Amino acid sequence: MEELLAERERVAFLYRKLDAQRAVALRALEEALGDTTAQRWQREVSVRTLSDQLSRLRVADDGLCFGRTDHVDGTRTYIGRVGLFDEQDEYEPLLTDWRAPAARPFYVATAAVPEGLTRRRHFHTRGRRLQDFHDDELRLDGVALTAALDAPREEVMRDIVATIQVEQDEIIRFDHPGVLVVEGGPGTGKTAVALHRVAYLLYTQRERLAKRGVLVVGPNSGFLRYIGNVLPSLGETDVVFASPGDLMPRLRTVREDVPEVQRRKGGLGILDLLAAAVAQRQELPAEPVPIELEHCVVHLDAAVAEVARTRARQAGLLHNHTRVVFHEALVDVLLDVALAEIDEPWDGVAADVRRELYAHRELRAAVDVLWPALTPRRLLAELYESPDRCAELGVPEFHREVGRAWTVSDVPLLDEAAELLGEHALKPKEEKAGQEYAQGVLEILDTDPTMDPDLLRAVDLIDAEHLAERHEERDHRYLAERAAADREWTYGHVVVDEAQELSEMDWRLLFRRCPSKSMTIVGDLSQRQSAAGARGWSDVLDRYAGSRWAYRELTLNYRTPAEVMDVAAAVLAEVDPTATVPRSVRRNGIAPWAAEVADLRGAVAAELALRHGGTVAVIAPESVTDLPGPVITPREAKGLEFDTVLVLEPHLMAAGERYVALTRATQRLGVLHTAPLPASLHGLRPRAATGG
Ligand SMILES: Nc1ncnc2c1ncn2[C@@H]1O[C@H](COP(=O)(O)OP(=O)(O)OP(=O)(O)O)[C@@H](O)[C@H]1O
Repeated sequence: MEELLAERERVAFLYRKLDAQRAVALRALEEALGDTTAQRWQREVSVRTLSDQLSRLRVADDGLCFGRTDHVDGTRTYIGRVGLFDEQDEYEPLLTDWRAPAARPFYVATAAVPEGLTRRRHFHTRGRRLQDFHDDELRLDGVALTAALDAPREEVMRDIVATIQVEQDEIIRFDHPGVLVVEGGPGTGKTAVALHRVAYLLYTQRERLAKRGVLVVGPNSGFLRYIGNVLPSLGETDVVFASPGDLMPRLRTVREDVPEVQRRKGGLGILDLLAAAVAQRQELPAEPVPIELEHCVVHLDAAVAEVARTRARQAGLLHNHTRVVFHEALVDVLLDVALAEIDEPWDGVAADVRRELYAHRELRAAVDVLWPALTPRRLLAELYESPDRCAELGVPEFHREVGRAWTVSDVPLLDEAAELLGEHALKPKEEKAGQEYAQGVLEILDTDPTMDPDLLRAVDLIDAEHLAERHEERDHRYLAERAAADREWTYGHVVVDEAQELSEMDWRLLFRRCPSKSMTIVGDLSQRQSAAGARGWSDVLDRYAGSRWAYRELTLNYRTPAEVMDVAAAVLAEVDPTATVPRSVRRNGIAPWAAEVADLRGAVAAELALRHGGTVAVIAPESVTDLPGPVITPREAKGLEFDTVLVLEPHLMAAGERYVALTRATQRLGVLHTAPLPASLHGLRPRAATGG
């Protein structure tokens, strides 16, 4: 009891420190906001830094300190969400940030390899109050983990900082600058690990990552909502969350193509088709277009346009940037025709006629038709909406009615089209203008004749590119907003969850968004549901990362009790007979069951009325409708978990979908069906239905 009181006092003391630091930061922020003497950009930088600091201190409110390590040399380290220092005592650490190297033994020490520890202490807090603690003998399968895994789930995922396991910790801190693939079965903590790795990287590489931000790609918005709390709870905000349907600014879609079209649009073969779709828009006139000049009439016919088109294409520029070249080539060819027509040439005739041709409205109008300025959306919409264009390119199945929404598979195609068409013709110029401005500033700073040549000059400290970047800081939006709105934004790190679902074209887009190739990719090939998804990691990654990508596996299932995994194992064998089932870390004594029913709706209602407590989901194939309760499809269930799961009509699901549906339960699993179960589910305990 005495010890609990002492620890309680320690935690209370840490909260007092936190409050004091928060008050200081808040005062500084108020001062910065009111400071009219500072330059505007200086003020913005201070305000941003202080707001970030405040939001980091704010998230620490809940569960500030979650443990302590006792070392063989008699010292102790308290581990928490943020680092706190004693400014009155030479900045002695009072609380060590969980991401700091000094915190590592808390996660990795085992009885076999104690990492210099004699004891690890786990705190249980409610709000700001320490309720209790327990010590363990450095066996991480101990009480804290069991308590965390048995706890009922909430609507949003929680962070696992207090109970990270050794194999997980190694991945979180894995020092690999390129692509890291983390594979593991359902519930092995892939998502949790990927998010904690982001928090860790943002801490250890703050300089680099805070500037470019981190992109987290998850399968759908439900999943993103579910995980959206983990990073803020760890104090991280410079992160953009997106599903594959959100990766194009100003477009959000969840619509899916039929599997056949998904496969076609998702494969790299589509690149040739896109190039052909652009070429298809570089047209020849069906009828000659008369161009009336002052002294003659020339005709823009297919032969003239063909010569100009060949010349334009030879310029090797992007489609939109080539319009001027095509226009010029047309003028050149028609000028020759006109000069041959004019009977009595005068001095300077060529220059006069050229000027006239250039400015000619009909000729300009013809350029707009024969070589139109195209946005990615216009290119693809006008292709899909024209049965003839689709047929000409050999993809009649791409045809869609006018005004139909974009699909998720269209997103990488739109992105690719932007690359092919040259969407932002002005961007490089704007950038250059920024740099020229900055260079000018530096030159002014540099021309002070009274300056001592031995002193460092501004140009020695900063080059124009960097000053221009700072100049860009004038954009007030948070990094996440700016990044999400800019198709050409490149991120410092990209995380892809449920990565098995992404198509080759999705990967192409993502690697464009991350030229540094600093990525954490987590997935499970056995859970693939998408027709265009990955078959193997090498197929996807060798193209971009060569052999420089690293692979790690997670093997323990922290979600699903062994009773449920025994059932899922047979289904996994259907998906991939060579795959191994992850080992569950616990049994809960509740056997999964199946009931054959006549009235599915009534049976679901009766089950839901039992109210086991905790979260509940009913997972049904898309074709089964008109059901009570929170029904989701296997696709929507990806990455989520619930205390009680009811799976309906598994025989109507593909094997991969069945596997995902069955592995969502943290406690109870029931199956309701109106037709015989597939053989792989014969192991389920038959049970009479509660109702129906
Ligand atoms: N070290 C841990 N301590 C406590 N809980 C953990 C730990 N590791 C994982 N979990 C919990 O296990 C559950 C499954 O984790 P997660 O969703 O990250 O698994 P996953 O591998 O992404 O699963 P899936 O492939 O099914 O999406 C979550 O509730 C997570 O919080």
